[in-house]
Amino acid sequence: MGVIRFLGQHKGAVALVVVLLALKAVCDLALPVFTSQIVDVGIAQSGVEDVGVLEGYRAAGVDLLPIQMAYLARTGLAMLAVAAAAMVLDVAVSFVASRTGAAIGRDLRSQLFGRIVAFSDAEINRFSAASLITRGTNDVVLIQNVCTMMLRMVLYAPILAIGGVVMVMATNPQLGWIVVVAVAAVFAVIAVLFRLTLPRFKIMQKLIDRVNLVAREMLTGLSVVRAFNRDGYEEARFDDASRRLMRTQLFTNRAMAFMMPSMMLVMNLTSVAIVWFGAGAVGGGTLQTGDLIAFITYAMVIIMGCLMMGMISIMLPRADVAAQRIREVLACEIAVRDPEDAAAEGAAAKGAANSDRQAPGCGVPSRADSAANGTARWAVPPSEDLPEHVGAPHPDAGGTGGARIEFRHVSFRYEDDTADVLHDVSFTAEPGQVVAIVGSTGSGKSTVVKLAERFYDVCEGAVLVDGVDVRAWRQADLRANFGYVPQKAFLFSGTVRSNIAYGDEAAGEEAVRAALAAAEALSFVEERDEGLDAPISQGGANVSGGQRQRLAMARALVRRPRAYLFDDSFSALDYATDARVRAALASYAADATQIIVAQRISTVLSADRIVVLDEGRVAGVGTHGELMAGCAAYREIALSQLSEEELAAGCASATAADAGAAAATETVASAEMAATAGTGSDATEAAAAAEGGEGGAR
Ligand SMILES: Nc1ncnc2c1ncn2[C@@H]1O[C@H](COP(=O)(O)OP(=O)(O)OP(=O)(O)O)[C@@H](O)[C@H]1O
Repeated sequence: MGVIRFLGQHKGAVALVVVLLALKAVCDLALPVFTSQIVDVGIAQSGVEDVGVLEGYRAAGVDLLPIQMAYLARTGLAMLAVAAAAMVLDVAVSFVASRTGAAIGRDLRSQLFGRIVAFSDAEINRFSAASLITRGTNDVVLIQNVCTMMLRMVLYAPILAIGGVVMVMATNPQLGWIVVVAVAAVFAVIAVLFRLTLPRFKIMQKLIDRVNLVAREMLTGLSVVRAFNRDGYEEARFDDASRRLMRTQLFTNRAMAFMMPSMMLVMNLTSVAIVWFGAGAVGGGTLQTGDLIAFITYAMVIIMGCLMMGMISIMLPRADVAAQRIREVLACEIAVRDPEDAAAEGAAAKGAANSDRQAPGCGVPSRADSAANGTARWAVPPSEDLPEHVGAPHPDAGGTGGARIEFRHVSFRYEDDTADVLHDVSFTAEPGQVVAIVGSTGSGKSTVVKLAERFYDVCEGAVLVDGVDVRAWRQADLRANFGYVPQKAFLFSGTVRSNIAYGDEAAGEEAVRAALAAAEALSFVEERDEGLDAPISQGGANVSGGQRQRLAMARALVRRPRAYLFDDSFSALDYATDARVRAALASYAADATQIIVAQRISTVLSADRIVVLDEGRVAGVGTHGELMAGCAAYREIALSQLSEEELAAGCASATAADAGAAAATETVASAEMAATAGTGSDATEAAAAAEGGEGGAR
């Protein structure tokens, strides 16, 4: 049983609970003995009369009342002490059980979170975010509660039941058959309930998943729901999911509601039977009244023990479904993994984040090896030799230049897809180059960027960074080289500062401002009263799409990585801002490699190299001029956006773009510096001038 395995990880607590419960059982089973003595000796005085001692006392002129009262007081106090001890033990058991249950919940949550964080996009898609949330919350709470109950009840029930049977046999074995019949009736009721409710309990978790999924989808797309007046439809969809859950819960709750009355009936019938058959024994002098009362109590104890076991046996399968769902996540094979020896070579990979300009022995991947097999190993450098800004070099920071990113005959298909979305894609982005990827929607541009980041593994061919197959890198070290700006910019709840520092925790105020300035985000941040401490709500919902995109860019820029991956990041910007940001990048990220996925031809005109994708195949690679002359697919895209004249001008200016960009760059650089110094108006003017300088390339 999965749940029991979780308890197995807390053997100390389980052992302690067993000891405490055994002591509590002794106390609980001792109480009826006291009751019996009080009735037989203290009240009925039958024990005394039986042996004829009473006459003896009377003949001796001894008043028995004080003796009786003293006996009652002594026994009553002893009974109170035992009851108090049982209560203390009960509190202690509850405390240890709750602590253990909470610890199990905490461990499961942290294991789940650790696992989910390591998931690639493929695993997230396979489980769905809603289901992962249910598993991490609802399922964990269910297991936590069942573990607590198991500690409190499951261990206690057998101790109590066995103790009860022993006491029943010691009291009056002749009436034992009544208890046997009662226990059989209890198990019959439980078996019927088990059969009825178990299948429903099993689907309950899936129905909760469904409710979460619909609610999540509706809340995420609330504006679309409203814009298309689909409130009614969504309400009906949610209502359907919610009603199905409610129906299942009602069924199980109704079935369970039968349990207590049925048990009470069994208990009361048992009491009646014991009194009925026991009365004869009392009359016949073979059973004392107190023993009869004790017998009834022990019979109830046994039935309660069986009832507890029955309840747990109904709850356990449901918790087991939850445990199974959690195990599925924990045991899920992660498609994108670090190489086997990554732990040992972690430091090496860190060093490998620095390019081939490093001295030998500083984690430089062996070019010879990598060229030979595409999955090279690299030398292990002593970790103290690593520069502080690993994977994020910049000339100002004593960096080591851009990364070399190569796609070598890459083919790829998403899980469950029947066809490849990329076919035999090959191109190289040399250190310091700007490589643009253009193509129609769905041609595979974003997929290229995701493969470079190794969010997925290629199906054929290889993606190499610095000549090393990305599958041979430790993922963290590989990604330390990249500044990634996703297509859908996402910000975390916090402040502007916390979001930018997400890219580099060590970044100081100046670095944050410089990154914001380069991403053309400083001016609107400074317009806010709180400046860098302006609040950002979850997902960046309280800033505009363009502002969100620029903040996401600044987050990538502040890392000062060796390569930037802009996944369609410029299309959310207006033309002027687009031009200014690219001009700023020319200075800010001079040595870094840039891969820019773009929809707008104007964004890519001055790129060193443009890769044209057409239905997942490379239709051409070259500069704007070369592609206009020799790539029909590119010409088609270009002509759909710009006129022949604009393109001709663009073609001419693209060759001269370097000069223009350089001029723009200088101006933007001064804009950046001015912005950093806090002179917003200077920055704006300078940036406007920069835009003019860049204009020719558009
Ligand atoms: N997670 C996924 N699972 C399955 N198929 C996917 C997934 N993501 C993308 N695809 C498919 O892969 C193909 C390429 O998608 P991709 O996002 O790379 O295109 P794109 O060129 O970036 O498109 P766009 O310009 O519209 O952003 C598309 O046909 C898309 O339907």
